[in-house]
Amino acid sequence: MSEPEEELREDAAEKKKREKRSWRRKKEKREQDEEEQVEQEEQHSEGVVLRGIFKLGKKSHDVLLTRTRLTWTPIIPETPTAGEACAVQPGVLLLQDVFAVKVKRRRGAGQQSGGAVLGVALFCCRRRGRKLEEDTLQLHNASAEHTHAWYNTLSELIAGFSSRPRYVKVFINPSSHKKEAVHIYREHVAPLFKMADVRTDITVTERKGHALSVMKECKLDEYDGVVCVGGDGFVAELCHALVLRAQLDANSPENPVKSSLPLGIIPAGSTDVVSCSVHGVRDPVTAALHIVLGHLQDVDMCSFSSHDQLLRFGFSAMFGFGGQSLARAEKKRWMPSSRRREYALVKTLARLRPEDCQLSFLPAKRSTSEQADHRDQSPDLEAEQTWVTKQGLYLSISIMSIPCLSPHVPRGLAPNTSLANGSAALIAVGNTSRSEFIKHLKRYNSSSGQFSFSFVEAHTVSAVRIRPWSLPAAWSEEESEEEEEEKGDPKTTPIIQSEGAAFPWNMDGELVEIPNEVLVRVHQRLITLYGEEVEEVESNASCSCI
Ligand SMILES: Nc1ncnc2c1ncn2[C@@H]1O[C@H](COP(=O)(O)OP(=O)(O)OP(=O)(O)O)[C@@H](O)[C@H]1O
Repeated sequence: MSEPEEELREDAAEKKKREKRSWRRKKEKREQDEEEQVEQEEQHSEGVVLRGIFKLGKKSHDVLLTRTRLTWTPIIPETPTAGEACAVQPGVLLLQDVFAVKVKRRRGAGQQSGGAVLGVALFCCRRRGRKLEEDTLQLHNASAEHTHAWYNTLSELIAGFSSRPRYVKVFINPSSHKKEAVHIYREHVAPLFKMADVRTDITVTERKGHALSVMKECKLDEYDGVVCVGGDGFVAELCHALVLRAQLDANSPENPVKSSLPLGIIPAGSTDVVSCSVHGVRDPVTAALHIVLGHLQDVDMCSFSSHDQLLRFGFSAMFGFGGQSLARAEKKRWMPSSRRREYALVKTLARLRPEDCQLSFLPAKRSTSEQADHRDQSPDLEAEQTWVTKQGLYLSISIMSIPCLSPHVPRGLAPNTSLANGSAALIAVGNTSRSEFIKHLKRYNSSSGQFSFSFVEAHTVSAVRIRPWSLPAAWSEEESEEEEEEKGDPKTTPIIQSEGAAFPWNMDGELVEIPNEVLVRVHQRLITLYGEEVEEVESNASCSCI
């Protein structure tokens, strides 16, 4: 190779290196610019929107407002002798926990409007365990201009939380449990809704099915959510109504359709398992605060059908012991509810009787992450799974798409399922002695071990079919005999005739009598409830009757 050729080649190699270095530098610069841009955006979103001096209690504080939080630090020293100001800690309040802002004024007795400005009050929620409690942060500053600037900015930021409802349809069941639903609403919920500027359209129901008929006809698009005040039966009626209405609106007779409106549940029943499962505590204030703060939780539901006829949508169904016990309780409606339930439980245990049936189920195979990609059960995926069929005597069969937490069963009747995993817990209790069955029931009160019996099966399923073999008439006849035996004083004991030949089912606390097979299908995230996923209910209540 000649010298000039070699030089040329070296030049080309050098040029290539230079180009590579320059390309690398440019790449690094570009990456640095991108990082700076992200940082700037982050700073902007967390940037200080307002800064000012307010008194919190008796001490002056430097208060900063960003788009997401309010922080305050004591100003030290406020006076040369204010050494103790150091003891005052800086504080923080997330705007996601604030549901109302008001201008505070000095007003004389009976004065309705006007008055000297005192500052801003922020109404917020504080967590105490599972409970949400109302709290207020007072920021004192006598300048009207300063206060209004803060009030306007805070109101604007809070209005930015899009999941918070502005107008809700409220249903109250005045006959729930101790007939306290109207009082609970007025006392604990209405003041919070008023404070948070949530407008309401209230229906106090007059009969069973009233809420369903209103829901079928009312103009739903006016509302941001629906609220029900009552027990589990009423909750189930409204969940069923919301899904049915969505299905009718979408003209989809075959497939269930997710309701676009979330449901808020104010517990006013005797057990309130749905409320406990999304709030972790049975407390109307916690429930109302979840609503005003717009905490949304998707929840799985089941469809219950018999011979292709939809019976209802709901969360849980119990066949055998659970159904028989509820049927006995319903016949003693005149008794106070807790006595009625204890009576029915003890009586059903005394007359413990298995059902002869065919139990088929479709195991839920997919993992939770896979399920999140497939919101509903498609027929193709289902075809890949195979039905498992068993035949035998069962004391109790329960299917639950939510954990069914309650103060009596803090970890739930179905601790092996969660709110939105697209599957249900199937718990089948085979025939055994009364004492073994009672041992199994008692384990629900403690934290675990209820499934570690040879006669108990627990499966995670996406569908269940139950076909009773014995004639339903057997159940009715036995009940008639029982009624005869129990007829004491005819003045105080109503005579209730056994009706039709059907098996009693407990569907979300409601008695449903079905003469033949029942098919249960799980539908992932079919409804949105105001609340959150919880693992355990705060409670020390225990069931005393067994
Ligand atoms: N005004 C009414 N009178 C009678 N029943 C009603 C009325 N309004 C609603 N209902 C029906 O009462 C049934 C039971 O309601 P709910 O679950 O609120 O009370 P509960 O059975 O006492 O509570 P729990 O199941 O927790 O003991 C529901 O099916 C509901 O449709």
